[in-house]
Amino acid sequence: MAGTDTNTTAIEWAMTELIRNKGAMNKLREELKKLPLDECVVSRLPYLNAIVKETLRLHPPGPLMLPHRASETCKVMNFTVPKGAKILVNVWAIKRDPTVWEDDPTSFKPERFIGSKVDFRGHDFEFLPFGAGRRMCPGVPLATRQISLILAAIVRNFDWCLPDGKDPAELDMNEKFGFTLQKELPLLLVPNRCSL
Ligand code: HEM
Repeated sequence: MAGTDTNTTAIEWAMTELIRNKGAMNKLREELKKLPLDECVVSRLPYLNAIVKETLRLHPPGPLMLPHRASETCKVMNFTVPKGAKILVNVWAIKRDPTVWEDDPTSFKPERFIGSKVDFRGHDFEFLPFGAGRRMCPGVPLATRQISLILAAIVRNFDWCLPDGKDPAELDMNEKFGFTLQKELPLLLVPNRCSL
């Protein structure tokens, strides 16, 4: 899977959600104001981290993780998984499951991660953007730092808007299913230098 498509997809979805959610964008800009931006600082910013998590929840770049193979026959709930079966875990569906994510699971609400212990380190099975166990993504530290730092830099240094005064509510949110879950129509934004 590795780190180019996955990171850029996450940043594109994060910006898409922020353009549609002005409140979240403003809150993030408040948090970023007057701070020197480096990788140590960004890893300690609660709202930025919540935005990264919420983006990876709603738009996991690896929606089915990577294929695994059952090394032994086993039972999962009422299903028998035979030895040798190829297993795809639909983390996209798990992360939108209303029995797990009770507060409006299809909406972008970074606040759900504020004060929450749910993390992407592979221990919270309702939230597995990087998988879990022995074959979990080894790129987590790099990916999370890169996404946070790039997102913080572009939000802090520019005001972003849609071209031709387009209404953010009309933004196309369709996903293009593939190895990574990209936006079907690439996000096109206009930057204006800002004075934060
Ligand atoms: C947002 C960014 C990323 C996401 C969402 C992501 C997600 C994933 C997922 C879901 C898997 C499969 C885990 C499993 O099936 O159990 C995986 C595997 C992997 N990822 Fe990432 N990844 C990201 C960034 C990166 C980066 C930056 C690197 C390297 C610099 C990387 C390197 C790898 C490698 C080598 C594997 C295969 C591990 C194995 O099979 O043992 N990933 N990633």
